[in-house]
Amino acid sequence: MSASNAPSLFDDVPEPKPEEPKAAPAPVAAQPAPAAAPTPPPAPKLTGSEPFVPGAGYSASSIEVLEGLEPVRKRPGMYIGGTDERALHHLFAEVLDNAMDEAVAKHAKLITVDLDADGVLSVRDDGRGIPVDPHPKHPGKSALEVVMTVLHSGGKFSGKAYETSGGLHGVGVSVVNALSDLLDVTVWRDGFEWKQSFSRGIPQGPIQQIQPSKKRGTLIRFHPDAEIFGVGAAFKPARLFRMARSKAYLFRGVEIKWTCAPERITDATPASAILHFPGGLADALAERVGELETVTPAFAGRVERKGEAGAVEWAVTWSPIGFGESDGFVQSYCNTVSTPDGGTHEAGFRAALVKGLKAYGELTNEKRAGQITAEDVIANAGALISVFIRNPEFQGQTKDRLSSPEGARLVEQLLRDPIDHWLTESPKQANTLLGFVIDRAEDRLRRRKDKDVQRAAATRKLRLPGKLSDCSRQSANGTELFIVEGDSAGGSAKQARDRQTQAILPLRGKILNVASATADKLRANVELSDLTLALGVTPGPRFDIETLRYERIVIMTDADVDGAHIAALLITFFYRSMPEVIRQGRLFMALPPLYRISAGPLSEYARDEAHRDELMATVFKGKKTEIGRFKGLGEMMASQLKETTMDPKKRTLARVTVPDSEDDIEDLVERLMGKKADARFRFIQDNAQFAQADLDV
Ligand SMILES: Nc1ncnc2c1ncn2[C@@H]1O[C@H](COP(=O)(O)OP(=O)(O)OP(=O)(O)O)[C@@H](O)[C@H]1O
Ligand SMILES: [Mg+2]
Ligand SMILES: [Mg+2]
Repeated sequence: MSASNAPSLFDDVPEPKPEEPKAAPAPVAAQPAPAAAPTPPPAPKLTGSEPFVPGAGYSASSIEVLEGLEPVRKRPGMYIGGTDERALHHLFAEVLDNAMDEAVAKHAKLITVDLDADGVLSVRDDGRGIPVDPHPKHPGKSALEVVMTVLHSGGKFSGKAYETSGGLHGVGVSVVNALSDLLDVTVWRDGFEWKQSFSRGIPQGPIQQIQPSKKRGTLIRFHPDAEIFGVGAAFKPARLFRMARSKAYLFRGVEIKWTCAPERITDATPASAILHFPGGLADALAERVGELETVTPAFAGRVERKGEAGAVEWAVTWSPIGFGESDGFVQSYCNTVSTPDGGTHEAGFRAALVKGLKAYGELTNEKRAGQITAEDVIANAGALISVFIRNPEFQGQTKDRLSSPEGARLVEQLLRDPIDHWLTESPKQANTLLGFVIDRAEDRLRRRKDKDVQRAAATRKLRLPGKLSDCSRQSANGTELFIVEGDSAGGSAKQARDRQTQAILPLRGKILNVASATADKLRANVELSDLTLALGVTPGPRFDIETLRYERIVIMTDADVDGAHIAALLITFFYRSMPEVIRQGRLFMALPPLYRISAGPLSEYARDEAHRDELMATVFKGKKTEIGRFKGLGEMMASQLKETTMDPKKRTLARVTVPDSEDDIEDLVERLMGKKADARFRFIQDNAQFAQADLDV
């Protein structure tokens, strides 16, 4: 997890970027080097804005070597991650990091940060001061000028001048210099005050000895260049303040004095403050957590490695309801540099917590502790971790992520004992925490299971034929699939159905005569494969009634010869490839009426001729009747279809049953599928044996 999604009171959190227009690209060489400069490096050129000449030669002369600070101005993204507001504030981070390195090395105690009315930012420390003596390798230049104008120059490569530093590339302050239209450095050291000024990385004159002084330290005053950051881009006091404050939390040995011109402040940021936190990260976490209910009191501490450089400080607690806008957060730092994208130190911290809790689970015989993962431990945790290591390795100059493997090793190793002690010394608290984390793990496992079920349902749905109008009920209980002859009848059935429990599958045209088709042909038949897909079964020997997606299957065809033929083919198909469906009594035939008889307001439907005659002799006896004959299902209005054939409360279904002996079945299939179509028709009409009238609930 990274801190970047957890809003924080005290860290460098990106703020929405204001919609400010960027400055137009500078005209080429618009800034001639001032005449006063003794050794003026070439003015940085924005050659990228030169016109593109199609077909111009590409040769050795096309290959440029950028000199001095040119690459920084040309490609700021590589050094400060862009030119947006976050990048702008990164300038402050670089300068503050250097002052902080002096403090952590125990050479400085006080850092002052000031944003003046003109938007010029000053950072001063009372450390050793940047060396000002002539540099042995750069004749005629002071070390200070080298540091400010040469990339990869610095005192943090060897580990002699600094033990654990946030600086390591020798790039930071030179980048700030390159991207500032004004930068003044004042150094107090060797009994004097020294000063040198720069603009866009170019010295405005040699270093000057101003006056004798007993002070020590470095002051950097700078103003970001509008050519790079856009006109109107300005430091946000609130953001600077947060960054300064988080630094103070990270090192107890420093005091940061903050001042800001009141006219620059638009929110509750104080105009002045002394930032000094002897309680370190524990205090920072306490402030962040405030009144929130936590699972246990915070677990916090600091351990230093014996014999060699290396330390870790941490503070963590758990909140069942999350921390404001997020369930949890982890903010990590290496050598006081914020690492919003985490890295090895965060990984080590998570691993240490999981191992500690699992070990405690084993100790207390809590078997369920075995299933917890780092995710379960960290999801509802609010954690701050700060490590100090020698020669850290970061991703890029903005140092958003720590990549030294050392980070994980150090944290795991140094945290092992403190975690064990913390858990075992207060079992009540430890049990509460372990229980809380186990709950998270069980939640996670349950969610995964639910997801699997949903996924299975989704893939099943995916494989359903497109023309199936499925019912909404997920389980088979109480559901029916109507296999309907033709699209128009399918349309009426769709309107007439109960969406929750009744599904409609229209069949187009004739299905294959299954009695004589080969297995391959059966599989290739689209209508039949759609049918088996809809049913959710595999026909044949691997048929499993448990996977049948509906409780009942209802064949609904027209009451004519074609309809009878289709019904017979379907029944045969079921009988041949999934007889279990019939054996369990789950296959039915709908009995749509053939006639509608009415006399005035009175009307009745008749299934067949016999039924019609019966009704005429009883209900309609002596009445002047009107008799209509339905030519097909498609002719019926949806409401009629519902009332007569589909509505479970009113309809009659015929259950298809298996005759008593195998011989009978063969005979029946023969008769059903044989050549004589009218024999078949009559057979079905009579419902003899094979299809038995069966009142349905
Ligand atoms: N406030 C300061 N006090 C003392 N020395 C400083 C200060 N700021 C910079 N320096 C010196 O200048 C050098 C160059 O600083 P710069 O920020 O360019 O690089 P760095 O800090 O070494 O590495 P990084 O590029 O990671 O910041 C430092 O290594 C240090 O020797
Ligand atoms: Mg630096
Ligand atoms: Mg440098």
